[in-house]
Amino acid sequence: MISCSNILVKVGDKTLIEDINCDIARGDYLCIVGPNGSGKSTFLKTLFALQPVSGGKISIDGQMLSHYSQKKLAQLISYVPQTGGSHLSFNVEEFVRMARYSYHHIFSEWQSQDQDAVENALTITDSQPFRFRKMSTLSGGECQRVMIAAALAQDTPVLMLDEPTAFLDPHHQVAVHQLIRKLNQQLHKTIIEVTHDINHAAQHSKHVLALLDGKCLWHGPAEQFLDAERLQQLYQQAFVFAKHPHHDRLIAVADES
Ligand SMILES: Nc1ncnc2c1ncn2[C@@H]1O[C@H](COP(=O)(O)OP(=O)(O)OP(=O)(O)O)[C@@H](O)[C@H]1O
Repeated sequence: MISCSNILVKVGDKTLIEDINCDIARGDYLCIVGPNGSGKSTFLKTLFALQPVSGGKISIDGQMLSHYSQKKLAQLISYVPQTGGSHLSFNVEEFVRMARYSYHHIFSEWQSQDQDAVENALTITDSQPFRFRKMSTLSGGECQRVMIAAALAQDTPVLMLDEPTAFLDPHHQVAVHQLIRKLNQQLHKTIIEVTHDINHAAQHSKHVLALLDGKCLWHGPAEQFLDAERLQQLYQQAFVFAKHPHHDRLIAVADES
């Protein structure tokens, strides 16, 4: 569905992304991992043209990304940024309603399916209790849930999330992970998620793309990702491994000894 070849991103003299080749199939759940500053967010943003590329090709469904209108892209891809929203003076409901803009033109009326999408998104992300609060008054975790709600209300086949659980407590982390899995497994949405949670990536995604210094260190099936040498090379950090008590897959813990 999404195909990237030889992606290069330069800002001035600095190369942020180099020579990334990656195909993402419809219905895939890809986690992008790697150390701080390795280019994960930059690469994610190239996939929907928020970050211009200096070289290489990105196509979606066989059509060059540069040929998509902004509105068409908004019907195809929703994006949950790492941070943001907390400076906005809109209230939560107003913000989530805006996610429906790509289904409207200047004279079109708000439809019942628009309201249903907004209500569903607020409910599913546990954001109903603060729907009338200003975005600027929300906590980091509440704001993150509203950003996810807006992406859900946008109702696109592809969902791109940049560390969607970074500010969430354990209960809401699990809830968001379960929601993402449901969107992928039951609604067949294509998920691309940047995460530092390597166990979540290994256990719950389908493929992992590991970036190091703006390049692809490894891209493969999620169940093969957790490997001592690979993690050492990726994070300059030793890990210890154990089997998850509920299933056979490995979990990795950074070795602090
Ligand atoms: N516009 C820019 N100008 C110069 N450097 C930039 C620019 N945008 C990003 N960078 C740098 O590019 C590198 C990659 O940034 P990016 O945000 O993609 O990393 P990341 O892997 O998502 O990091 P983190 O895990 O810390 O969120 C970083 O060193 C960052 O400082």
